Amino acid sequence: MMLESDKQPSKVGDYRMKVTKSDQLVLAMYAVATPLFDGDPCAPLRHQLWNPRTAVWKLSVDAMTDYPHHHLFYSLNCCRQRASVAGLEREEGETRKTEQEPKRKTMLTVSPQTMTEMWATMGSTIASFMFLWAIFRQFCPYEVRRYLEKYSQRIMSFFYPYIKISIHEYTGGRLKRSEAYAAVEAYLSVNSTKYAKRLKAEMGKDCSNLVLSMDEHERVTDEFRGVKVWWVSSKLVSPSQSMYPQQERRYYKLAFHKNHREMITEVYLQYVMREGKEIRMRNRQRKLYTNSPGYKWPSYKQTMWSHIVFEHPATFETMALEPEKKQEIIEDLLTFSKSKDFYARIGKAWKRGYLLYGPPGTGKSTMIAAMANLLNYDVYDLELTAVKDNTELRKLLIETTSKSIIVIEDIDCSLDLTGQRKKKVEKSLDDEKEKSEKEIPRKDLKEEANSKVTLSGLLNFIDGLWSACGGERLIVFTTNYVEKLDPALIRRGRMDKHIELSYCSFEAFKVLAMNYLKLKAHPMFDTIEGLMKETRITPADVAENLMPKSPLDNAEKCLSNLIQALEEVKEAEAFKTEKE
Ligand SMILES: Nc1ncnc2c1ncn2[C@@H]1O[C@H](COP(=O)(O)OP(=O)(O)OP(=O)(O)O)[C@@H](O)[C@H]1O
Repeated sequence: MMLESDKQPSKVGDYRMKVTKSDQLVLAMYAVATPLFDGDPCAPLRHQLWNPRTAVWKLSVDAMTDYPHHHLFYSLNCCRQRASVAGLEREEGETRKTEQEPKRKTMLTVSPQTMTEMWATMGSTIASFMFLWAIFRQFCPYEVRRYLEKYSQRIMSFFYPYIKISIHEYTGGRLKRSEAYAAVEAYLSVNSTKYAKRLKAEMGKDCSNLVLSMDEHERVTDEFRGVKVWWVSSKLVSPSQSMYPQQERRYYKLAFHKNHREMITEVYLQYVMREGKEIRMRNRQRKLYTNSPGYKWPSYKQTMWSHIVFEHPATFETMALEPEKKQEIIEDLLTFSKSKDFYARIGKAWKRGYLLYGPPGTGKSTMIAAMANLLNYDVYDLELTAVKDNTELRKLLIETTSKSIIVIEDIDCSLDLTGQRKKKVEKSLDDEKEKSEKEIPRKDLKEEANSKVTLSGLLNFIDGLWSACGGERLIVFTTNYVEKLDPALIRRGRMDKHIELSYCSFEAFKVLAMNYLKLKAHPMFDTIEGLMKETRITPADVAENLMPKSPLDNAEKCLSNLIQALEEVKEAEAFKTEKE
């Protein structure tokens, strides 16, 4: 330590020291730990005052003395701390009236030695604390420790002004990943890429880009309506036991000041959940589920659906359909997807039934893909013939998620929906009984009779109580023979919108010509239009003819192929009418 001797504050009066932040604790400790006593060389220092707002220490000196600077040495050494005290300055205006000394400035500089001492002290203090803590943990009985911890936490929480909320990845066993955790993860993935210093990168689900998220033990600050909150990502590692490997339990911790408790718990958390879910929905890889009959893995989580990534490229833009009809369907779908509040208000489950009917190859399946792509929904392709009974059908329904389309294709072929099935099976039972009871065991036939979904089971599936679980779902039936279906099945309210997909019109052809040949107009279009008015051809057939079959095939070749196909259909129709 060095003191500039010509600037010693050796006069009676009030002195002011500006102290750096790291010295504040040092001097505060000294002030408390060193009482003045008679004969103390520091006695002339009557008191020391600390003003935290101005970071200024006041030293009051009672008598003429040379001691103040010694006192400073003494105090700083006592505390073994660094004190870079700048501008020990005699305070203007507070000079004792008895003294008329000129103003003087004293500079005190401290050598790096003190810094080393400070670190050494801090190190040894921490080491001692850790040692004591380890002893405490090892020898203190668990009950006492728990008791102490409980009360120490209560005392701490009394003084500690921050509230913490943990959101764990798995709750209630490890069966299902917490939705809340996933939503927070998604929400923070956007925030953390901007602010976090340690990020982890994972390949996105579609393998096209890297997804960045907060690394473990990283902290990000978020601000909501002017209130600051802190998110920390952490994990608990439970030790491995003989049979089970080491388990990691990840969680997010949210910290905020207790003054904002209501706003954070009631508004902010809901906002995070909503945003997170939306981000997940945007980023998710959509799936095509199916209830394949043999899918019965003996896993702890047995799902009735198996899935693959849904990557159908169909959109309403590429669909060959009259523009007005197309627009009407798009608007209907979009209105449905935005009507959550409306459905809640009228007390109706948030779902809508579509019946797509028309001859084969008119684009029913294509339209389902276009619907899924428009609304960003998953698709559940339900194979009714693989469903054992109504109970299984209900289980399948419960396992479907929100924002999905449940499709039953060719519903007329899936089961007898005219109510005949039961009678038929019963009849066959009687016949078989008459023939030979031994030939076919009765039990098997009974099983056959009970192993199918009934019309009432299907009606329940569409609009029974269970169908309201989950919300935001489309149920789509397709059929080639609408007249075969039971009217109860397709009445409005069950199948809200009936869409007929029919033979290719000239308008629809123009969409296909644009898709396949990039042609808006062509001299051959007139011939095609004329033929299309006279005959019927499905969009699938038109599409097939417009498809180039070799690298040499140009637009003219494809269009003439189509004209030829149309003429052939026309001839066949004429021949058929003649025959009739
Ligand atoms: N309206 C259409 N717009 C665009 N392409 C279509 C259309 N209709 C049919 N296609 C084309 O024809 C093919 C068959 O269509 P799709 O499978 O959708 O018909 P479908 O009506 O479902 O037939 P099915 O009743 O036999 O299941 C599709 O791959 C598609 O390329």
